[in-house]
Amino acid sequence: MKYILALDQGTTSSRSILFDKAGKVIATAQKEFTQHYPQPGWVEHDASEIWDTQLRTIKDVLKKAKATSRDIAAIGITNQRETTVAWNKKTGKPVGKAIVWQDRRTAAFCDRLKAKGAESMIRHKTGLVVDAYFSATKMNWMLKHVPETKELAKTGDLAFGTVDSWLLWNLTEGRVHATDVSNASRTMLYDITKGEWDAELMKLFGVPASALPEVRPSSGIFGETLLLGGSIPVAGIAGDQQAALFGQVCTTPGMVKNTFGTGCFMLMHTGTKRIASGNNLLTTVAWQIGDGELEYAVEGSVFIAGAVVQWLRDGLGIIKKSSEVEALAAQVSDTGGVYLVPAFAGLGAPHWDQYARGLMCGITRGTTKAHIARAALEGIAFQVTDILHAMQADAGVKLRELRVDGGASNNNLMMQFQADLLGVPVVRPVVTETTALGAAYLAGLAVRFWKNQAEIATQWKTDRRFEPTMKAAQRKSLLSGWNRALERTKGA
Ligand SMILES: Nc1ncnc2c1ncn2[C@@H]1O[C@H](COP(=O)(O)OP(=O)(O)O)[C@@H](O)[C@H]1O
Ligand SMILES: O=P(O)(O)OC[C@H](O)CO
Repeated sequence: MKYILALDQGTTSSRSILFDKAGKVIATAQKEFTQHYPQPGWVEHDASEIWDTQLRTIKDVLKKAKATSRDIAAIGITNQRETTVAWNKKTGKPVGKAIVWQDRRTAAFCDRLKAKGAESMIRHKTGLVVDAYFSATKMNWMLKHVPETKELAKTGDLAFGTVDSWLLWNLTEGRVHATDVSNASRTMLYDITKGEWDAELMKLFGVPASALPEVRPSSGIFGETLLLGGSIPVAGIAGDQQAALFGQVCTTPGMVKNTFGTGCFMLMHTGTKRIASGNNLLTTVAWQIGDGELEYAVEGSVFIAGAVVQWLRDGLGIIKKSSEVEALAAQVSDTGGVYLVPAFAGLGAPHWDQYARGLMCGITRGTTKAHIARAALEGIAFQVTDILHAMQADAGVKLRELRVDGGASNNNLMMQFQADLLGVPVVRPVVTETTALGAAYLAGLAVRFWKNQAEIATQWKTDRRFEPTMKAAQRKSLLSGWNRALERTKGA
C-alpha cells in the first residue's frame, strides 16, 4: 500500500491530503463551507455540510491521484478543536447547528462560573481557563436551548462530539462513537491527569455520560470505513494543533511550534509531565501513542492572526489577495508608530479578555495603507511574542528555536520580524502541511506504515531559517509601544 489519507477538517474548509512513505504530499483536495453568524459573537457550522464537503474532498483526492481503497493503508483525522456537534444516535442526523470554537455566546455563563468560584477546580482537572472557547459550555447551551437535545438525552439517544468524532461516526456509518485524548482535553469535561471523563464536571455542565464518545489513544485503530470501495482502517485522530506539533516532530520535551493560520497556536511539548502554567497558558493533552502514557503540551492560543489579513482584504479592501500583504508592507521600512491590535474576538492567551476589542493607534497624516499592512503583520508577531514570553517563564528556559507552519508562515517579512522580536531563530520546514502530516503519521504508526517515531523524525527538513538581527534597544521600544496599545483594548 502506497499512501496514508489525512482528513484535515478546519474552521473554514475541509481538506484531504494523500501522503507517501517519504512524507511527501501526493495530492490535495479542498472545499470551503458556509460560516453562519446568526447574531453578533455567534459562529455556527452545519455539521451535515462539514461531512458532505469532507467526503467530497476524499473522493476528489483519490481521483486526482488515481488511487483506490487498495492504495490506502490507513486514514488519519485532524480537526478544528472545541467546535461541538450534537446528533441523534438513531437517525445519525445533527440536532441544531454545531457551535464553533470562536462562538462567544456562553461568555456570561463563564462569568457566572468564575463568580461561583469553580475556576480553580476546572483549571486543576482540565488544564484549561474558564472561557467560552471550550466545548462544555457549548453543550450546556444546547441542552438548555435546543429542546430536541434534552429529549434525546433522556432516552440515551443523544450524541455529543467534537468534529473528529462526527467524522468518525459518519465514516463508520454509525458503528463507532469515539474521540481521542487530545480532542477530549479541549472539552472541559476531561480530567487530563487521570485520563477520563470527570463526573463532577459532567454534573456542573449537565452533560450526561451516555452522550459522550469513548476516549481512545490518538494512534490506534478506531474502526474501519467501507465507504470507499474496500475496508480502510481509521487509525489516527488528533486535534489540529496537537497534530501540527506531531507533524513538526516536536516530540521531545521543550520543543515548540507555532501555527500561523486564521489564529495562532503555539504549543510546547512537555513529555509525560503535566506542567501547570503560572502565566495563563493552557495545559493540554498532546497525544497518546497506542497504550503508551499520555503526553502533554503547554499551549498559547491567539484567536486572530491571519484573519487580520483577511480583514485588510475583505473589510478594508486594501489588498486583493492575502499574499499581497507582504509586498504592500515592504513598501515601508517601519509602521511610522502605528500599532494594530486585532482583538476582534476578545483576547486569548495570555490575557483572556472576553470583552476586549480591536484597536489601531499612532495614526498621523502621513500614515498610508502600507503602514497599516505592516502594523497588521507586526500585530500578529507581537501576540506570538507575548505567548512565547509566557511559555519561557513557565518552562524556566530560553527557547532555542521556534518551528513555524500554517498559511501565513509563508510571509518572509513577517517571519523575519518575528525572529527579530523574539530574539530566537524562526525555522520553517519544507512541508508546511504539518497538521495533516501529523494526523498521517499518527495513523501510519498504528498500522506500521512507518516503523517508529525515529523513522518519521528523519523526514523533517528545513526550508528556511530566519536569524534575529534586531538590536535589543529597538526590540524593547517596540514592545513597550505594543504594551501601551494592548492596555487600551482591554475590556472595551
Ligand atoms: N502571505 C501571507 N501573509 C500573511 N497572511 C497570510 C498569507 N497567506 C495567507 N495568509 C493568511 O493565512 C490564513 C490561512 O492559513 P491556513 O493555515 O490555511 O489557515 P486555517 O487552517 O486556520 O484556515 C488566512 O487567514 C490568510 O489571510
Ligand atoms: O481550524 P483552524 O486551523 O483555524 O484551528 C482551530 C483550532 O483548532 C481552534 O482551537
